[in-house]
Amino acid sequence: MTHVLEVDGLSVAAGPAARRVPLVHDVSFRLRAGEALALVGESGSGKSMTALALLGLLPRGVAVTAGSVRLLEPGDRPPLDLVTAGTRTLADVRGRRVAMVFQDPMASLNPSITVGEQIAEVHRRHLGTGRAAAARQAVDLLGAVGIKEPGRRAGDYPHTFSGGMRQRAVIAMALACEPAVLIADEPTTALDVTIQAQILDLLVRMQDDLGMAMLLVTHDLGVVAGTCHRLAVMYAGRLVEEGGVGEVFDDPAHPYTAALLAAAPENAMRGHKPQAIPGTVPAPGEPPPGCAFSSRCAHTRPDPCDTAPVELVRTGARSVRCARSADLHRRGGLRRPAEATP
Ligand SMILES: Nc1ncnc2c1ncn2[C@@H]1O[C@H](COP(=O)(O)OP(=O)(O)OP(=O)(O)O)[C@@H](O)[C@H]1O
Repeated sequence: MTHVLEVDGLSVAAGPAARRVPLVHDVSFRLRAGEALALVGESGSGKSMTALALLGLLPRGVAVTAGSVRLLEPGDRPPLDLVTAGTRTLADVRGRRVAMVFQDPMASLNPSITVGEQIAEVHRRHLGTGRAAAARQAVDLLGAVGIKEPGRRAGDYPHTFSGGMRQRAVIAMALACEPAVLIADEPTTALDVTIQAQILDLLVRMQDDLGMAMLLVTHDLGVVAGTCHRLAVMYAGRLVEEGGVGEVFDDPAHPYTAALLAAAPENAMRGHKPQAIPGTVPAPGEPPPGCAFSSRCAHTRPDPCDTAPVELVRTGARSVRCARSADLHRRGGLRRPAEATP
């Protein structure tokens, strides 16, 4: 499959140069056309900072300190590095080639402009579509994302839409220019469970229909199965495991991934008690000398876990950052603890 986005050695830090606090360290991954990659991890693990860094949308005082984000362009055009791209290039790329959907749809919608006009505006700005044609496109898009009576609803203001409908409208806006990449940061977290499932179904359908690459940022492993092909797990600003969703769920190679799976509420549905992970993610700027998960890990040993930084090791399509992974695998792997003790 063709790569559309290549992220290499991406690092993000907060604060002035003299007192820089690293938030994301040396993150690399690839997004391929038609493929969905989930970026998962507990709150504070650096998922949002990674996603925002891709499009130059980091908050004030936070910046990319190393790495590249290469967006591959169609035809013979050279790839664009979104880290070094200027503001005008980024403004052109955002919404046209790479679109983003956030947790709160109201953050993306202007309350004083009708929903149809906001979607049409994306078309006009990026593709130069005429006013009437852009208005028709907006109605078509609202229909495509499941808004009933799209012709009438296009003339309504965002506050007249329910939460789920607003998120559908934001997805319509994001897909208006058929981007190559969709970044969705916790797109269903603020919605009711039944609506969450509908929005995830919509994202998967649209991703498939348009052959887009999708990066889905979530703390909820329940949304990953059935939505994404690959999974990248972040802990304390670093990738600790990456692989196909089925392979990682069946045979997690990092104790943190195994702990996340055991903590997932879906475990309750299989008759297992979800097992909370003891402790918390270490605060940024205080990295221990060895593995950052060591103090919470059921499999830790002072040597090798606490002695030196642990590298991400790639074997085939899997990557893992655990000094004991080969050893643990030899002993039968990290079966999900809840399954080991029904
Ligand atoms: N504006 C900011 N300035 C400095 N540090 C920040 C800022 N925003 C977030 N952070 C810190 O960056 C780290 C990574 O945060 P990030 O939001 O990427 O985590 P996350 O995995 O997306 O978690 P969540 O799911 O809660 O958003 C956290 O320690 C957070 O406190």
